[in-house]
Amino acid sequence: MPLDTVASAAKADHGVLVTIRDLNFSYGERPILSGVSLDIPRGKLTAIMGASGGGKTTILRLISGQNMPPAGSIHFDGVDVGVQDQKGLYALRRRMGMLFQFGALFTDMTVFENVAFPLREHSRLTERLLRDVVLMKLNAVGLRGARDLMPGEMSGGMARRVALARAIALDPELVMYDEPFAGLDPIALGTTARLIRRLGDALGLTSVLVSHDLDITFGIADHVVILANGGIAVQGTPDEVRRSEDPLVRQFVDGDIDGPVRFQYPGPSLEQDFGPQGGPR
Ligand SMILES: Nc1ncnc2c1ncn2[C@@H]1O[C@H](COP(=O)(O)OP(=O)(O)OP(=O)(O)O)[C@@H](O)[C@H]1O
Repeated sequence: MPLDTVASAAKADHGVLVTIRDLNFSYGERPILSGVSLDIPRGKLTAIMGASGGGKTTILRLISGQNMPPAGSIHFDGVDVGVQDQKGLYALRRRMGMLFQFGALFTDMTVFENVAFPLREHSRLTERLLRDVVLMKLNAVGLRGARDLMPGEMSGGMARRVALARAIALDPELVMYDEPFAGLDPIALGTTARLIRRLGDALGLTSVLVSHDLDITFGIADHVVILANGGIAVQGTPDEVRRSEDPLVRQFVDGDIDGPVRFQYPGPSLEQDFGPQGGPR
């Protein structure tokens, strides 16, 4: 570890794994996040929720250094993500497991080889040890017996569990899940949610989960952050967030189609489009 990394890591807060301060981020001219400050507690499950396009995935990409913040800072275990070179980012990312939209498995590899992949890339384990680690990870997600299956032979829920085993193959401290429940039937959804919670507890992981599924997410999260209009509308325990009277939060929690966050994409008024003077477009 470089000396400056050691020095900054020494200042790390033991209760907080990721510290975000005054973060701004835009895609081109379009502001996405402005002045976001957030602490992600160690060993807990933090859910980031909010309207579509609100910048939830962008926060995950910023934490992992896939995007760099033009203003503000992100520290992972005391290490400033925004000043790392490629080598530093690579070292940081080894400490993070990422399941972005439950990243596709390699379809031409068995379940075993999918989970072995990061270990073969990033470690020098003997074949014997590698086998034990892969089978332990598969056991943790209940799929030790499915080691020889090909991804095409599995249900969507099973494939996600394999992706989860792969994400924890290198024993990360942080696991980030982007929409882990999308497209699952209710049974697979419940299994996946309980697994995320159980694995986090068993392995002492810090988990960050982006999800639209309010009931299931509130059921497993320790800490909920609701993003709206580029900032944090409210954060707290699921119960605290449910009780919030902030209209933005109410719209989200009650599932109202319209409210402070508009249903209609900004554009010409109804009168302009359909009134007597309405143009062809
Ligand atoms: N690479 C990109 N270039 C330009 N705009 C982008 C890019 N990636 C995302 N955006 C836009 O930035 C906004 C925030 O995106 P982001 O994916 O962070 O939102 P989100 O809250 O995760 O949304 P969703 O819940 O729909 O997945 C969206 O409007 C999106 O269209």
